[in-house]
Order: sequence, then C-alpha cells, then structure tokens
Amino acid sequence: MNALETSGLGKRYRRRWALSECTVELPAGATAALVGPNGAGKTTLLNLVTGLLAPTTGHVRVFGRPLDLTRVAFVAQDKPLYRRWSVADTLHFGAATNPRWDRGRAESLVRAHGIAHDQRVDRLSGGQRTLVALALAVGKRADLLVLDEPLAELDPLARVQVLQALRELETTVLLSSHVLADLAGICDHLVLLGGGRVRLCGAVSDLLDPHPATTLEDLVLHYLRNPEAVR
Ligand SMILES: Nc1ncnc2c1ncn2[C@@H]1O[C@H](COP(=O)(O)OP(=O)(O)OP(=O)(O)O)[C@@H](O)[C@H]1O
Repeated sequence: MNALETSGLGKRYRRRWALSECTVELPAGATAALVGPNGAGKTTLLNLVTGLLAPTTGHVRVFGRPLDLTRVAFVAQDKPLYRRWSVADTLHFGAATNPRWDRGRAESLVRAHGIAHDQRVDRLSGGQRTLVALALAVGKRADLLVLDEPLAELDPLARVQVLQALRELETTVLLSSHVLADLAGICDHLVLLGGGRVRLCGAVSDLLDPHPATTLEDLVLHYLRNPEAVR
C-alpha cells in the first residue's frame, strides 16, 4: 500500500509552472527525503499533498484515497502557530482537535528541550517554535507526517533528538531539507526535484544500485553538480 501517490501533479502561477508532471509514490512506512535546489518546487509539492494549495493539474491520493487531512500532519516551513497562545494552550488545542492525540509524545518533545509550558509562542525562539510545531504534528499520530525543512532552525543536539524521535514514530514521513547529512541517517526513500520536475524517486538502495554514488549524499550531490545526468 502506498501512503502517498501523486499523478501528473502540477501547479502553475500565471504562466510559470512551479511544479509539473509530478508523479511520486511513497510506500507506507517509508521515511522519504525531499531534496532539490532552491526553487525546485519542494514547498509547492508539500503544500499540494497537504491540501494547502489546489493543483492546476493532477491528483493526490493518501493511502489509496483522496486526501483526508485527519490522516496527515504537516509542519509548514513558516511553522504557523497562534502566537498569543502559550505552549500549554497550543498542546491543549492539539488534544482538543485530534481524537488520536498522544499527549505523552507531544509533551515529551517539548519537555526534552526545556520549553516552559507557560511561555507564550511569540516569545519563543525560532527553533523552539519549530519544536512546538513538531510536538503538535507528532501528537496527532497521523499516518503520514509531512515536514518542510523542520531541522533548519534547530541546534545540533535538537536535530539529532528530533531525527531520533522521527525514527521511533513508525509512521510514513516525507521530509524536506537541504542538510543531506541529517537525511542520510534516517531516510530510506528519496524524491529529488529539479526545475519543478521529479528527477529521481524511489528507494535509496534501488536508486544507488546502478549508480556510481554509494550514499544518498553522494547521489544528491552528483545530481546537483550535473542536473542533466539523472533525467
Ligand atoms: N505564490 C507564488 N507565486 C508565484 N511563484 C511562486 C509562488 N510560490 C512559489 N513560486 C515559485 O515556484 C517555484 C518553486 O518554489 P518552491 O517554494 O516550491 O521551491 P523550493 O524547492 O521549496 O525552494 P527552497 O529550497 O528555496 O525553499 C519557484 O520558482 C518560486 O519562485
């Protein structure tokens, strides 16, 4: 069973395609890295698969059905949270709006990083806001977790801890990042975008098999240096 399938997915802004002919399959249980140069279409794809954007062409299916947001959790790049709420209010909101809420998991992520429950969201640092947004997402116990550059503002230890927490989730994860070293330790699938199109998609082991590169990092760097090489 595929957790996520897109077929012919595309988004056009005026006359310019941000993403086109995007066909991706992600098996249930996969942890997939979404990578590509700046402007490649990663955020556009994540916004399309989570329903934040309406596609110009194509379809999204989650676990074989049209998008059902109860099965998907999304941490968007700008980590939207109610800024005047406290951390406790935010977690309470998560509990009240998600029937499968995992309070222990959400609170332990916040606690592990020393974030006070009575702290207002607009007084948190960027990295702390990211951690609260991640706590909301993992607390939802969604079947598909979609994360847009979740590690960008985290300190080195927080990065390791968040990656470890993701590894323990046993859910399907699609995660965009520019930090290949972080992705290499956790991702078994790769979606590589370039110029608004899918350049590579599949299990890392299958993609590496016919390729001179031996690691996910090498494979991605090879593409970034030679974008014509993996059409
Ligand atoms: N609202 C918009 N209106 C017009 N063009 C847009 C809009 N949003 C994105 N684009 C364009 O779509 C393309 C893909 O953008 P997107 O944000 O998906 O890239 P990205 O791969 O996430 O980039 P980055 O790694 O820099 O975050 C870019 O050329 C961008 O300029």
